[in-house]
Amino acid sequence: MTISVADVHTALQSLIDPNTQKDYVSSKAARNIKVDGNDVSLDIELGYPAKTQIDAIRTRVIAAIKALPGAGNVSANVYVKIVSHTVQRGVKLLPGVKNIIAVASGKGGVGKSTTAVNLALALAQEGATVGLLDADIYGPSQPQMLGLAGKQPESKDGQSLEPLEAHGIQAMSIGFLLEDVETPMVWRGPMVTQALEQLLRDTNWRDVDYLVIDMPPGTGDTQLTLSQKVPVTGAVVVTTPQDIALIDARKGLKMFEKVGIPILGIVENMSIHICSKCGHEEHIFGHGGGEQMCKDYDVEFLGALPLELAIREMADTGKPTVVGAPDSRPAEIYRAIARRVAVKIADKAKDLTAKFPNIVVQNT
Ligand SMILES: Nc1ncnc2c1ncn2[C@@H]1O[C@H](COP(=O)(O)OP(=O)(O)OP(=O)(O)O)[C@@H](O)[C@H]1O
Repeated sequence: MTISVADVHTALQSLIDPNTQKDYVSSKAARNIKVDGNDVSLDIELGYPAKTQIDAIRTRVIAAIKALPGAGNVSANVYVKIVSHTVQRGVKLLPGVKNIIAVASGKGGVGKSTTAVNLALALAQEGATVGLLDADIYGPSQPQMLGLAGKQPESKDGQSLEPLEAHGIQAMSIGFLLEDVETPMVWRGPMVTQALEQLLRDTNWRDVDYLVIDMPPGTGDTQLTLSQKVPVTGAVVVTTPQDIALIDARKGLKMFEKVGIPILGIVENMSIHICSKCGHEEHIFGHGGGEQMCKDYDVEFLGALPLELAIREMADTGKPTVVGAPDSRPAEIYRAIARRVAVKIADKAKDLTAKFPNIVVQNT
């Protein structure tokens, strides 16, 4: 029995990608299928970074095709290609940056910066080129979380800035440019947005697949103006389960909706407390609020992080959980969130092109 391309399609249609939840034919990931006698070769193009999963995906694809009666040698080249996606209308794109993810929160102190840095590091761990812009002008904490406190960015031409690097990601923060991060900044709104836009655009981002922006907390004028001026692909809203945080997170959702930025999903931080001594789990701040909000607003619940002493300790010492304890459960949760975010971004382009009307020119 000889094998046909249609047989290969059938085999691939029965395989669901663990991240997109789609099969490799309908998602158009399978390409270049070549059948030579009973030998098969093909490419699988993933639109999201998946370094830790490529081997497993390749093994499953090969096994599915090898199961076809009479199959000979099978080779699958699984690779990642991250492309640029659309942003709000009329906003200028950023050279050297393919996609921007804004990490925001309705109120301060919910763990937005901790989530942003771990999300950035998790995307990098999955093989993406990542940048992190600390736009939290009222409390720039990324220099400390990345172990870069006291360092200053260089400028080669006296005009633009080279991002600093830590744990394999590029980073820029207003904190690098301030003499004393302890003193609160007394800036008016327009000054803040202007400074941040400049910091964003005057940094020489180098071929970044995802630029994660740690936004200033809240939903005031500054945040709104930033959301209108920065070319954002999608936003992640961080909340804790308390009612008061959830009310503010809803305001965050509405703000992004207003300026036409899609919500990639919600992260619930400090979801449960796990006692570091006995392992007992407790819902200190309430239970199920984040998930309920996602249902009400039809947005995705990206994941929940526990309130854990180690998460704070590692962030404080410049080695956030994803790099400080890569095998821990929270690191796994951050990576799963990162993959969900990347898959949602990859899906976005397809959604848009699918909506594009077919234009047929008729010669009469
Ligand atoms: N899941 C967690 N478990 C334990 N501590 C956490 C967790 N998430 C964040 N923290 C700690 O809580 C504090 C506030 O977190 P973070 O700075 O990320 O919040 P934020 O929302 O960015 O705050 P701000 O609005 O002030 O910028 C930090 O000390 C951080 O280490």
